[in-house]
Amino acid sequence: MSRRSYDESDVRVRPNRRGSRPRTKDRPAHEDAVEALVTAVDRGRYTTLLGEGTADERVVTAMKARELGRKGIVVGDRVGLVGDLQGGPDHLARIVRQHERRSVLRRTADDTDPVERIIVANVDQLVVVTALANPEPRPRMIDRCLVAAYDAGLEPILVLTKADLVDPTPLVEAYAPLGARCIATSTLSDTEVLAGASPEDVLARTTGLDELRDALTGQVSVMVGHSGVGKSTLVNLLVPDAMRATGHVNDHTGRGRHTSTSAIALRLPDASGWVVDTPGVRSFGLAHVRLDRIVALFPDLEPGTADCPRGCTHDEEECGLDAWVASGQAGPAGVARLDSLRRLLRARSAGEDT
Ligand SMILES: Nc1nc2c(ncn2[C@@H]2O[C@H](COP(=O)(O)OP(=O)(O)OP(=O)(O)O)[C@@H](O)[C@H]2O)c(=O)[nH]1
Ligand SMILES: [Zn+2]
Repeated sequence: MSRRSYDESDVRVRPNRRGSRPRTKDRPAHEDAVEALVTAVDRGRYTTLLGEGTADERVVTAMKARELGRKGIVVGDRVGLVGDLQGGPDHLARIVRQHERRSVLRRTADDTDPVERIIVANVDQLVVVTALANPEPRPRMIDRCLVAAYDAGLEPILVLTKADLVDPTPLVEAYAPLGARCIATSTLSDTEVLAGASPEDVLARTTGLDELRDALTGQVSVMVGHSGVGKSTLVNLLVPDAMRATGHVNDHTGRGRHTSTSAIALRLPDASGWVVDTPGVRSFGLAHVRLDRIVALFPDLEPGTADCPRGCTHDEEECGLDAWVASGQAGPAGVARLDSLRRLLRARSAGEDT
């Protein structure tokens, strides 16, 4: 069973039969709709930013107009608003239109789940946040995220946190041949902060942040990562106003207890881009990626399929990938990447005819 842990838009993976598609025709009655950006979704309430970058910019809460039916609206969507556009807590506008999306990041609960969730729309980059230790890196999860990024046409960035605990070099060397940008970061742990480190100490002891900031500038990026990898810590350093809850709960104020349950778009200082923070993602099901496309989403392995027999499943004895990896052409992580590919192919094909 798929668990609904947070607001994501659910869509059936299987193509709709004719006639069951939601109608998308724009309604002339809403020619006056004003464009806004959805920055958060919480139980049917949409936080939007209207007039982004103008003197008239304001946060407007909205609900979905009934005529949009089951059309999922997610963080990052550009929507048309009508009604009460004043903004503020007592005013509620209506979303009457969803503008065409330039990208969507999807996932399914597992590899056979027919319900795909759209995590976020209209982003350029997928930032995969992994700790070098505590918790241990999970290369197969990284590989899944990379497949999702390539499939969605997003630029992947691998952020390796807690570089103060473990040398990032082996992981950087493993992933650099794929063309994924790797950035190692380190900062003070909560314990050190509680022991009296000042914000200046934290910044002085933080590494990799400028490089990350640089990679995010001018882009819309979505950050995914397992709980505890230090994602909120990074978001708070990047967007000081964000106050994202980090692992530690302050006993006196209870601050840090409001763990995030849904994605939220945060603007980088000086309007230099957006980061979408997502709740800790434990799995990244890929039921929506076509089985025969998966190998193409492993760019370090794909050239090795040239010697495969016709119709090769890439999980059979005659597969050319074993020789390709053995010859070192897939780089130092080749063996692990091939193992990752094959596990993914098996997990996906297990669900093929369900
Ligand atoms: N040693 C070390 N600890 C870090 C670093 N970054 C974060 N931490 C610690 O790791 C723990 C988890 O950090 P969070 O930022 O809360 O992790 P998260 O990924 O947001 O996890 P959730 O809040 O559960 O989603 C905290 O105790 C942080 O202080 C780092 O660079 N080095
Ligand atoms: Zn093959």
